[in-house]
Amino acid sequence: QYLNLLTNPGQTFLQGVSPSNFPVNNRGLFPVQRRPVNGLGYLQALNIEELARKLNTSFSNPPPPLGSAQDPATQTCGLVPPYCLKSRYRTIDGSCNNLFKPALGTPQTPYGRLVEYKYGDGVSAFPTSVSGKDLPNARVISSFLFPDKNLVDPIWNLNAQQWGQIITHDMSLTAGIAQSHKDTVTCCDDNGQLAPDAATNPLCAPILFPLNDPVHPQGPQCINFVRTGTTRDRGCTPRYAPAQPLSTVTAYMDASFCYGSSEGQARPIRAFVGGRLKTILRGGREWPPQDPNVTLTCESAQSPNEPCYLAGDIRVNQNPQLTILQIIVLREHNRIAGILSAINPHWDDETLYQEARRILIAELQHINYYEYLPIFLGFENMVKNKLIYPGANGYVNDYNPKVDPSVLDEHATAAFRHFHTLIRGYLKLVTESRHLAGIVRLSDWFNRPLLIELENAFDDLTRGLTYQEQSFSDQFWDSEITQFLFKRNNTFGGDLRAIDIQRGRDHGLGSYVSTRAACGLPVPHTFNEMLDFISAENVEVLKAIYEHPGDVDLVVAGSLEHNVPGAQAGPTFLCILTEQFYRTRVGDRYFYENGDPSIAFTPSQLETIRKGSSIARILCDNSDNIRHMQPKAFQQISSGNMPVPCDKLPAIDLSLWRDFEFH
Ligand code: HEM
Ligand SMILES: [Ca+2]
Repeated sequence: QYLNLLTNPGQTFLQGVSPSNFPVNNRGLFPVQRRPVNGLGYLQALNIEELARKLNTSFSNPPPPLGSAQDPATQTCGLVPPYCLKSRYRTIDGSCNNLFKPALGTPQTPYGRLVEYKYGDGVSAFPTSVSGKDLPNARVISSFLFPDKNLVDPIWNLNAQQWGQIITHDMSLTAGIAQSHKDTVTCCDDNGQLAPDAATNPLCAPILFPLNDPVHPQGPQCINFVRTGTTRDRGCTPRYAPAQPLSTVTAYMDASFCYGSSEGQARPIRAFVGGRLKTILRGGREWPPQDPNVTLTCESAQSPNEPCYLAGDIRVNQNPQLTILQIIVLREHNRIAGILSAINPHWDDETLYQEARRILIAELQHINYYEYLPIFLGFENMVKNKLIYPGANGYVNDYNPKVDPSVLDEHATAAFRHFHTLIRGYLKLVTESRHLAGIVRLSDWFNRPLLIELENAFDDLTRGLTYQEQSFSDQFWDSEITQFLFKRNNTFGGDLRAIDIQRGRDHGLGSYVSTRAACGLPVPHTFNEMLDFISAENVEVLKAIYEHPGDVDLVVAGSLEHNVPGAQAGPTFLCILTEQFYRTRVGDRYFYENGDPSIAFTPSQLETIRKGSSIARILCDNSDNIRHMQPKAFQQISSGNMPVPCDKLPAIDLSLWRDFEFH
């Protein structure tokens, strides 16, 4: 059952389909495999020098010897062993999901691309204006175009916002960036002062506050900003090729935020009994294990004994609502493992772990595609573009190994970050009778999960998620994240919008104009031609800030577009999001609806996953003591969506996993 892809690349194994006669992607939004230079991501080479010779090039830095101490799984240039075991279960790092290109979607490989890299020097420098001058300051753009105005969504609740972050953390994480606790590189210190080597350290691109900053006129000089690790830093890019930013988690929707993206992350959080993930019991409730390095991971903790969790994703402690959802998912795994173990007492720990993991991933994929994504991408848009098959009976066999499941940089660094706009700065705590029990300020609780273990806070915050409105999807951003991000004990903090803009430049994202072109949308040649999607008022500001229409950042203008009716983003971001979630589904051999007999659920198991998976039920089953929940738990409570007793909500029938062959 071993497949040697290196010596026998044309070997067929997917029911008579060979690489040359794969069905072509006929969806039409984009031809598949559009990403340009793809690093070494999926070249199955054993030897990097031999590869260099083949490519007739040299490498900017000598690569670390494969298998050496400097070459833990983190520095493999996307090279993976050439053998793939065709397993019923996903690997932890996503390798061998694609049997032809086993490294696709694995950690430490580049983000995908729709548009060519745009670097100032063609290789890695920050992009400049068409005129050669610097682009406008990211903080200035944030202040002018993304102010705070608390307009709330009339339908969707904060749980919809928060679940988006869970999906994000499943799909990508910029290499070398902490994204929650303090970065290891200081380009701008805790007091907002530039580090002495900020100008010379190639990893530094601090965001400067202008002298007349509206909020901090005499305050800090800068916000720390460390550049993302790239193929170039790792010696994996030919000398004159553009640096490709790397992502460090599996791109697949495989709950890697819960299980980890490498064996090194997965093992310490497994219990190795009963298929369970490790938990600590406190106050009769299950919590994730303690992170051994509290002072680094939870820098806001006041003592090393405060809760600070270890999970599959390093961002787990970043904000209380995120941590709650991580814990809900972790408990769901253990709940499933417990039931499987009761009905199949002969299954060993490994089988229980893998089977529970497989069911949990299916459940999350179902919730993501049928409950969450239609809110943001639009139900009809998703049906039209074959992202979902509502009412499908039986398998949906649209897996296509030619579709690249990598997360597009345009998605992770621009389009999906637009949903930072949904964040609310104050979080409600709500009782079982849906009365307000309290309110907490977000910036007081970054990286400090202590809050959720206090009294009833876990349940009260969870009800708050489903009770409170999310912010409207627009250009207004909450000042908790534009003035006080990770403020710690300071009076000021970072600006997430400015960071998003800076990150887009750091990654050399194509411009707004080029991305519209790639999406097949009308290409604006002047500022006024942007009026088709952006209001006159905003176009005036763009004109005032940018020198040239071709300079306009995708991150910025994409977020200014009017929402497409039925969706929560404008046409350019919607194009990117649609393309991404098409790839994430069709490029995943293990997608839960796939009928490939070596991995498929039985028809009745698939049916119960479809009928019994819901965000409402998961919250009910894994909170401490929540007894009622509205059936549509991404929607606010309304006359058509009143809370019902938890046991009235549909559930997955796990008895269908009883192993009859053995009995
Ligand atoms: C309170 C909630 C949130 C906070 C504090 C937060 C904060 C952050 C921070 C600090 C980063 C890294 C910035 C950088 O250095 O480049 C980030 C990245 C990102 N965020 Fe959020 N975020 C939140 C919620 C969300 C939500 C709701 C979504 C989407 C629905 C989202 C989508 C993303 C994406 C796609 C990235 C890039 C991931 C990557 O590839 O590394 N975030 N966020
Ligand atoms: Ca993943």
